[in-house]
Amino acid sequence: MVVNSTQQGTSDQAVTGDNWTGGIYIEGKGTVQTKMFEEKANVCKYFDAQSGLWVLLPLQWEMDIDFVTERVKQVMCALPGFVDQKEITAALRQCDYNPDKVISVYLSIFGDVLFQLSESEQNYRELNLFRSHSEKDSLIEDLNRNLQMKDQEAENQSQRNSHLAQEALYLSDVVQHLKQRVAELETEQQENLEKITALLNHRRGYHVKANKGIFRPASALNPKPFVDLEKVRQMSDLTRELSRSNRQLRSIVCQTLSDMQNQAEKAGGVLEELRCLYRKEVLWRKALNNEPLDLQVNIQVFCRCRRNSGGNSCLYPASDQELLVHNKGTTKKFLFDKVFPSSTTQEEVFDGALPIITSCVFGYRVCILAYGQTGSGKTFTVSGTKDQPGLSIRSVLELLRICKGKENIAYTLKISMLEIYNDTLNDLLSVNSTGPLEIRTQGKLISVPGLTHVQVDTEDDVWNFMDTVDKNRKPGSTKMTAESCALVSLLLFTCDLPLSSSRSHLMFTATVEGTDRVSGVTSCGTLTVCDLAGPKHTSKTEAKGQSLMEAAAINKSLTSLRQVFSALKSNALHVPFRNCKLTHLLQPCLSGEAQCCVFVNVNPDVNNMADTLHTLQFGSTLRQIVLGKTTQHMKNAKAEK
Ligand SMILES: Nc1ncnc2c1ncn2[C@@H]1O[C@H](COP(=O)(O)OP(=O)(O)OP(=O)(O)O)[C@@H](O)[C@H]1O
Repeated sequence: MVVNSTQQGTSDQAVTGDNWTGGIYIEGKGTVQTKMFEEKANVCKYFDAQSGLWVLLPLQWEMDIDFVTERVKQVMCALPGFVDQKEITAALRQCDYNPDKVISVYLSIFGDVLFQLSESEQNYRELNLFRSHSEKDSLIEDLNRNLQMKDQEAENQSQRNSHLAQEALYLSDVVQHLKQRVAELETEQQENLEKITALLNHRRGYHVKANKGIFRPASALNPKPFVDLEKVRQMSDLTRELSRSNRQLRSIVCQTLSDMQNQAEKAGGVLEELRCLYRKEVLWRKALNNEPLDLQVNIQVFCRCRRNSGGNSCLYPASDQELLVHNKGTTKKFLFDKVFPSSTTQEEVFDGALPIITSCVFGYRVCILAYGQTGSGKTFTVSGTKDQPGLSIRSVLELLRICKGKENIAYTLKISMLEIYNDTLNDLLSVNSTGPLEIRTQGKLISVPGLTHVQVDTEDDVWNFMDTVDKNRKPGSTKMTAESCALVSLLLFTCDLPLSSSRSHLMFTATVEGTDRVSGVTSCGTLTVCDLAGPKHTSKTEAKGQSLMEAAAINKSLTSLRQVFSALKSNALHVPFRNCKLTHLLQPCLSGEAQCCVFVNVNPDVNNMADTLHTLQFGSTLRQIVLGKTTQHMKNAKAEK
């Protein structure tokens, strides 16, 4: 590459405006003219003769320009430990081609470590780890600060609540007192009315006697009744006044009490929200601290007991990790990484899997499988219902929240969703489906060309895509479910009917790609959640024709999956991943580098005892499988060179 400049800024000054032009030789294009433009910041472009436009110079080309290399050398001279020229070039772009600015930015991020490392010791990966750890430290600090603030808010709120409670107590005393007073006044009023009646009677009697000539005219003989009447009138007015003000007082007290009740309810809601946020922060912090770094990992197996639909239960969770099965006077014990009893909520299940789910943000590949008999709650665990969403929807919403919360890294979150029906792949997010898809294998890379990956930016996006899934899923059911529902439950909206049975496996994938805004280092993690169809007893369902084919395809793929697990357990040289589409697609999740978690779903009803024992037996042996070293999937400047 040959570079010549007609006018070039010196390395000890920042570039200003359109004061630099030059030329560069590019294979296939010949010599192209380059020029620095003053936009928001200085941008290096070259003149593309074909389009007649000034086009942004790729980073790789830019590194060969004298103007840039001089500045790169200047940065390397000042920071001997910082030798990645591509990263320095990228940083110069960010800092307006001002080497001093780059030096001060890097010193503020890494401190003296850049002076301490000699050129030979420089290790790009270490640098990244150091950076990622410092970021995490600062994130943890932020989270700690957040937690403290939330603690403080919760403290304030509870103080406010106790004040409100005291005030309510005081006001109820006042109301009590006022009620007594009203009762006294009512008695007084009654007495006064009686007095009035007596006086009126007395007066009437006096006039009657006077008319009969027994007495002389009242005015001459006894003026007292008139004086008493006046007093009575005044008292009556007073009583009326008092009862009116009592009524007003009573309504004011009632209003105040109901206001206070509303406030207390609101305060309760806020407190609940704070508690929820607090719990999320704690879990997220835990996930950060537990971030797996190149570890040998076993498959984690969680056992979830379904809510019992009425029959006798044979399952007894003995502890967090132990499940007892009572069968005809005998008891069998099964061990898992976690046992979720029937009473567990969807949120608690999600919290249990959260550390695994969040590792995809750091570039790890993670996979969750739901395995169990028909009707044991796999779809409920993975997809849930509209009111009680399951793992997949909660995961996307949580990943969205985490991605939006990181300022130094630009994240994109994409989801895809496919159905494996009769050993064919159907794209569930495609608007205009073009028929079944195929799997392509290139070395270790397994992909499905043509599969729709949609970017998710908001919560609304998530719900909209779920509607598309809803429309694309194949309808129908086996005989066991004929009366239950026409549309089999989808990613989210399972029909709330007990006998709905899946006729296909569902595979949901979230891809999280993050690019460090300064270094340009990119991480790419994936979360795969698979809702496996339950094994079908073809004799029990009396399936025929199409249903029989579907049942056979499901049973065959589940047998292949069991064979894969069995080969992994015995460390066999050959693992038969390619026996069916399901295992072929799961190969990247089960062949090392990834973390895998299997949810073993069981129905506690004694009538399902045989199936339940079979599932538990199979699930508990999966814990012994070691998948290998988990690996972060990072692309860096060095690797691209
Ligand atoms: N923990 C639970 N709480 C409440 N309802 C549940 C629970 N687990 C399962 N259900 C209900 O039981 C029924 C069957 O569950 P689900 O469809 O999830 O089973 P499944 O294992 O996916 O079955 P299949 O293999 O046939 O697809 C559904 O109506 C679901 O809503």
